[in-house]
This record gives sequence, C-alpha cells and structure tokens, in this order.
Amino acid sequence: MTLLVEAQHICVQYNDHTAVNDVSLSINKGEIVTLIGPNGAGKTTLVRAILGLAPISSGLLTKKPALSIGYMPQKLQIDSTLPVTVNRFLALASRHGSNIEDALALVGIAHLSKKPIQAISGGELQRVLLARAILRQPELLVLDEPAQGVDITGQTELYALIKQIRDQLGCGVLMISHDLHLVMAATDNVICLNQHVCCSGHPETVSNDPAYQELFGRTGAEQIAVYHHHHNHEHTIDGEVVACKHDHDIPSNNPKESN
Ligand SMILES: Nc1ncnc2c1ncn2[C@@H]1O[C@H](COP(=O)(O)OP(=O)(O)OP(=O)(O)O)[C@@H](O)[C@H]1O
Repeated sequence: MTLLVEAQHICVQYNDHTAVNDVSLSINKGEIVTLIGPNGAGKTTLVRAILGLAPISSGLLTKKPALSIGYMPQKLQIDSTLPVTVNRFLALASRHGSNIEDALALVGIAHLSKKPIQAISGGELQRVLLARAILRQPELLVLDEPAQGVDITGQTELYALIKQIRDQLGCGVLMISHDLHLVMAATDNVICLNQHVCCSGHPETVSNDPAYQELFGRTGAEQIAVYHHHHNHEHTIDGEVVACKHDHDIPSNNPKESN
C-alpha cells in the first residue's frame, strides 16, 4: 500500500474562524476517499490545505515525495466571449506529451473535441474538467464536487466513471460530495466533516452513524436503504434513454422509483 497523503491533526484558521479543526486522514494509492458535510463545513478548505493552497495553522501534512496531483476545482469561469474548442481548452492545460485524445476517450466525450466549450452541456463540461485533471496521469486526483450541476442519473454515471478512472490509472482519489447515497457505490472511505471529523469509515457505516444522521437527517440514510433497484433502461450523457444491454441495478435517490 503506497501512502500518498497523510494529514495529522491539521487546523486551518481564517482570522477568528476555525474552518478546519484537528482533522486527520490518509489517502493511499488506488483508494477513493470522499469528504461530505454541510455547506461551510470546511471541505474545500481542507482540500485546498492538502493542495498547499490554504495555510495550515497547526498539525502536520505529509505527502509522497514528488506527488503528482490532478485537480478539478469547484468552479471554473470560462469567458463566454472567447471562442475555444474543447480540444484547445485542454491543450492550454496540457504539457508536452500528454494525450488529449486519450483523456477525452477515457471520460467518454471523444466526439466533443471540436465543439466550442460554450456550447456544451453542464454534464459534458464536468467531463471536460475531469479530462483536464487526468491529462498528466496524476497519482492523486482531487475533485471538488465533480457532479455539481449534473442530474441524478448523470451523477451516478459520473461517479462510476471516477471509479473506472481510478481502476485504469491506479491513482488515489480525494473528492467532495454532498450526496452520500449517490457516491457511496464509488467510494472506499467517507469522512463526514463539520469543521472536525464527525465520523468516518466505510459508506454504509457512516450512513448509520448518529453523527451523520444528525447532520443530514434520517432521509439520507433511508434513501440509502433503497439504493439498489431494478432499472430497465440507461441514459446517455445527453439524457437520452437507451435500452440496457444487460439488466442491472442503477442507483437512484428516489425511494418511490420502482422501474
Ligand atoms: N479565504 C477565506 N478567507 C476567510 N474565510 C474563508 C476563506 N475560505 C473559506 N472561508 C470560510 O471557511 C468556512 C469553510 O468554507 P469552505 O468553502 O471550506 O466550506 P465547504 O464545506 O467547502 O462549503 P460548501 O459546501 O458550501 O462548498 C466558511 O465559513 C467560509 O466562509
């Protein structure tokens, strides 16, 4: 097991506000670690501290020497007046030798390479940003709410894709999500954060933890209970319905859905 990142009792202080309080975690090669927590819980701050972008006021952060990191930020402003294709957008972030075509194929949008970036959907943009984060084949992939602005079906597919990327690249993944019930099939370890670590562990364990239920209510846990259901069709990333090649379970957050 290769340790990529280890945080020991780290704190981040903004003036008189403690955004991250005494947090310890580790991320190993090939492991997906998900941070969940309410708005303002310090998730982005913790990720930024791990990336070296937010000041650590106390505690110890250790990283594997020369660790390569691919980062997908929460927000990215793209100038709507600047005509740039998906390919060109990725070329701006690419180093000599990185293969844009491979990255686009891996995230399932090879067909969009010549499309203007302003003309793609929200779900497609998230995949472009994911392609950008994996261009340099990082050892650690850091994703800040990768599924934001994507509908429920698209989110499920995106999390499955992240798992597939982990398998293919063998990288570690640290990601932020608001939806444990959607992300739980695609994560090894969940850390429930509210400035400090409220609870952590395997997703099923966290969903039953009183600290998690206090933060998110029982609804989340009840939705997890109906996480597996029969679904007789799939969707493309454009939302189009296609028949399943093989019947299988697709997660849903709608307890009433039964098809
Ligand atoms: N640069 C900064 N300067 C001062 N305070 C900050 C700064 N960045 C974040 N904060 C504060 O730290 C707290 C944690 O913010 P953070 O963005 O880490 O939370 P979050 O869990 O990622 O929230 P969300 O789910 O809304 O994205 C908030 O109260 C925020 O206002």
